[in-house]
Amino acid sequence: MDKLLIRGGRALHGTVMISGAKNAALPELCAALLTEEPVTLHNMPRLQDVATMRKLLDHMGVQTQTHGERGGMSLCAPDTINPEAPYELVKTMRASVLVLGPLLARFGRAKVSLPGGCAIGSRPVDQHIKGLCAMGAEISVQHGYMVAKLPAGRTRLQGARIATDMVTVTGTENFLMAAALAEGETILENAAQEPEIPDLAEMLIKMGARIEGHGTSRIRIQGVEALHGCTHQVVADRIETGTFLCAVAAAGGDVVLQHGRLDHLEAVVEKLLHAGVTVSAVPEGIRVQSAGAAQLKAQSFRTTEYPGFPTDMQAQFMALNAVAQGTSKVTETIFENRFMHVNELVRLGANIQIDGKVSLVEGVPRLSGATVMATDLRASASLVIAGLVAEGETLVDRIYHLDRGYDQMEAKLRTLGADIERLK
Ligand SMILES: CC(=O)N[C@H]1[C@@H](OP(=O)(O)OP(=O)(O)OC[C@H]2O[C@@H](n3ccc(=O)[nH]c3=O)[C@H](O)[C@@H]2O)O[C@H](CO)[C@@H](O)[C@@H]1O
Ligand SMILES: C=C(OP(=O)(O)O)C(=O)O
Repeated sequence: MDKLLIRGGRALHGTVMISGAKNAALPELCAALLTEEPVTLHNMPRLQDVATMRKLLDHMGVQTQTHGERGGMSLCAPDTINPEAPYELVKTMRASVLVLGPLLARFGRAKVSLPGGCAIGSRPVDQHIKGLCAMGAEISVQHGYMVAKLPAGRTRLQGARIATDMVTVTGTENFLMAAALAEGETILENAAQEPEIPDLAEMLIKMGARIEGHGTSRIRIQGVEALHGCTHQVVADRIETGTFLCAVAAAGGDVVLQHGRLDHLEAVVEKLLHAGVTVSAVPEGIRVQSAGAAQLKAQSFRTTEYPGFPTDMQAQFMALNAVAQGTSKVTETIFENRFMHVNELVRLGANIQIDGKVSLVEGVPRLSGATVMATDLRASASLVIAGLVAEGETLVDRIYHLDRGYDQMEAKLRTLGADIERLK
């Protein structure tokens, strides 16, 4: 199992390229199921999750092809698709549930394994099922699978008004894709507003979908009979951007994040500015300058849906707080078990106490390197940030979690001057 060995204490300098967003690339790969015409995506990040999604689509009979250095992928989903997502592939990646909406919309049937629990929370998909049933689908759970079909005599989903009990990102994406090919109008109330949603909507519009209001909490979709192929560029990854911002803030240095989008990270940037980090827009993207964590003030924050502070940035910002001046309160409101990095940070010398949804972080002047275990994707990133500032050697084990969602993180950090290597 691969591990990362980090020798901490080096500031970061230079330029790093931000990759395409995992959470936009995954639904956009699934959107290719909506048409028999070829779809070409650019700026596809090199991630394990993208490879898993490709494997799943290949398994169904989608023809996929990569091309070029810059992350190009073409997909073609013929009418002969086998609309089935097996447990073996779904269990390693929850985003596989994103095939459900497009399969039902185009083929009128789907059999998709229930994803099951996840380290960060139970993450049910009841809202996905409820919304698609409101559009006329019949979905039953059999032997661990969601078995979905249209009622006899129907060939298309029906437009509906869907108001989810909570804001759900992949739920909104499933409904968007399903509604694009449904008969009549669908209105999504309480829709997610994360930048990956408008990016998917823009792609669907290029395919001929009629969508309004994406990027707001109310999205209106007029279904069309067929969609066509398109070419689309995956939006830059705001969470990778935020992770590098926190890494530079903590380790100190001066870095330009090429293609980084400040407008997608306002809640995180506001906290960094209050902490004392300099973050500015430059023609290439974002420039971040920091004197290092010891000069920064810890910041309290609470995770909420976009445009609030993203849960996917909680662990990385906590690593920064762990070595900044003062006490901070970090409240996680989205997932019930997303503090698993805390005990590992404590092994590095952090002073953090968990009380339910809240972690109290007392900044310490230094961390000391140790062997730590990555427990999930963003927890891994938080341990890497901690390793960059810790004295001595930090060994981060189980980095297959990191590889799920970061495009060559250690290579990018090395170009910025970090002493980090992958041990096989
Ligand atoms: C591939 C992808 O885009 N993943 C992101 C997506 O995950 P994902 O789309 O799975 O997260 P959701 O927005 O759906 O989850 C938000 C909350 O709603 C709950 N819920 C959700 C759906 C449902 O049917 N029932 C239910 O109870 C979840 O358990 C969670 O507590 O949004 C999360 C929240 O920003 C991010 O952390 C993930 O990185
Ligand atoms: C939780 C995440 O991803 P996923 O929904 O794919 O598990 C994440 O990107 O931090």
